[in-house]
Amino acid sequence: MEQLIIATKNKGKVKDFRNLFSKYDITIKSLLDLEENIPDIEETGKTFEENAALKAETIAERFSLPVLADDSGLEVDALGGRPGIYSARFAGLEKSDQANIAKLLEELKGVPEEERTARFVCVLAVARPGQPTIFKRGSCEGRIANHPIGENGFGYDPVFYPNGLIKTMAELSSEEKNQISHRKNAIVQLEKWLQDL
Ligand SMILES: O=c1nc[nH]c2c1ncn2[C@H]1C[C@H](O)[C@@H](COP(=O)(O)OP(=O)(O)OP(=O)(O)O)O1
Ligand SMILES: [Mg+2]
Repeated sequence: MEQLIIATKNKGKVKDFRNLFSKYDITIKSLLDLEENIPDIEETGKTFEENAALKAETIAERFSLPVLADDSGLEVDALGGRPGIYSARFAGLEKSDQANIAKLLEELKGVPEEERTARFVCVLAVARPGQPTIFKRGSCEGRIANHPIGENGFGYDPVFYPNGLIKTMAELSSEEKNQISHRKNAIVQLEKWLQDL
């Protein structure tokens, strides 16, 4: 059984990854499982790829092990693609899901349903000491709700209706979310690499 470090401190992502990785013979460890306290890695990049690489490469160098990082966010068409890479910091640096959702709904006030199209984007970076970093991108298309519904998931899940569903992402079980999510659509592209790990 191989071990892979996931360079994240986001509990919601860790839950998704544990579920998504359960079919592979790989044990995963997040930064929350490590003994030492890893300082936050500043996301100074201008793209999901740059930020995912920053997180994966910083931790891979530190532990001399293969590391997976996830940089993800929500692109809303009526907002010209915002909040995008700034999704976690949309309402400020203290990173509150509730405040981010409130700001999003406020900015979309009065925007009709057919113009509330959006997508979740996930870029995965795999960094290995001495080897080039691999990138895979997945997305999930949908619409922004008028108010939050559902208790599951994290982040913007309560205000995101995946296309074709009448439930928000936060009304889905983790199994259901992980069949259609941006994270799942990125991870399937790593399948060949994961078998060789
Ligand atoms: O499946 C998802 N369901 C709902 N919301 C999501 C999802 N995936 C990303 N998101 C939102 C949350 C956060 O506002 C931003 C990610 O920001 P991002 O910097 O990649 O993650 P983070 O700072 O929470 O954790 P970390 O950098 O330690 O991995 O997009
Ligand atoms: Mg982050």
